[in-house]
Amino acid sequence: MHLDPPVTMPHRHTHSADPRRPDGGHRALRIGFGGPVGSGKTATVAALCRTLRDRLSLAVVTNDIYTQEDAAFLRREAVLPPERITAVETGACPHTAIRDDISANLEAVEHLEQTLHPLDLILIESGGDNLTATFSRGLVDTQVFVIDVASGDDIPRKGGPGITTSDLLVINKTDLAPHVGADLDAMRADTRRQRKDLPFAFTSLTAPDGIRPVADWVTGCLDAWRAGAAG
Ligand SMILES: Nc1nc2c(ncn2[C@@H]2O[C@H](COP(=O)(O)OP(=O)(O)OP(=O)(O)O)[C@@H](O)[C@H]2O)c(=O)[nH]1
Repeated sequence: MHLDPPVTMPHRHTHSADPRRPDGGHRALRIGFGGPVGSGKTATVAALCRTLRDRLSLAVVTNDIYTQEDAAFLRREAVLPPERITAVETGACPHTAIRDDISANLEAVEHLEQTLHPLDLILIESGGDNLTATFSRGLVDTQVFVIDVASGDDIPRKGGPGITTSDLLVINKTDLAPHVGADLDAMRADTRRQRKDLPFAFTSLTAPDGIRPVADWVTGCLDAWRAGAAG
């Protein structure tokens, strides 16, 4: 597993909102996780929580259309104490709630900030959507797009904003590549072509510590965020 290009610093860490809280403290870094249905967004968020929870103060917001299944899964797996996991039922296309009308998500994030202060990191998981779904920069500071090799090795070639402009692209389920005949070299070449110098990572969450490249990227983002917030 490696980050490609081998850097952990975010390339475009856009400080969309003032990191200072009204009380003079600093708010948590907000990271969005989007991508097609079943690509591994919840598994990625769960693995990040398990890896980072001992050294960071974390919270999660999940988005489902009609249910709270992702939040229920994270609570059942006890990746964080239940009060740190909030579900938003979008009731409509997932991208609406993360891009067009972000009010329910903003309310959830702000409630977590107030009740769990101080928080280092809030992970916001979108419902599964298509390749055009991206987060509003008014909701998240940086965003990760998760695709998987089993849904077709031509997905990076197809492009779309999640593939081309996300701050980190995760290409998950590499363990399934031999079973579905996915060509990882072709995916890597297409990804490089689409993303230029933006980072991406191949992951298998079934492997021990398979989340490592994403966890390293997240902590790099947090360091940059803190340096910016301190300035
Ligand atoms: N083999 C394999 N399976 C994985 C991997 N990551 C996730 N999965 C499985 O893929 C399925 C879907 O994963 P989720 O994390 O629920 O996917 P999601 O993107 O959150 O799905 P939605 O919320 O429905 O959009 C689950 O059965 C996971 O256990 C992986 O790296 N390898």
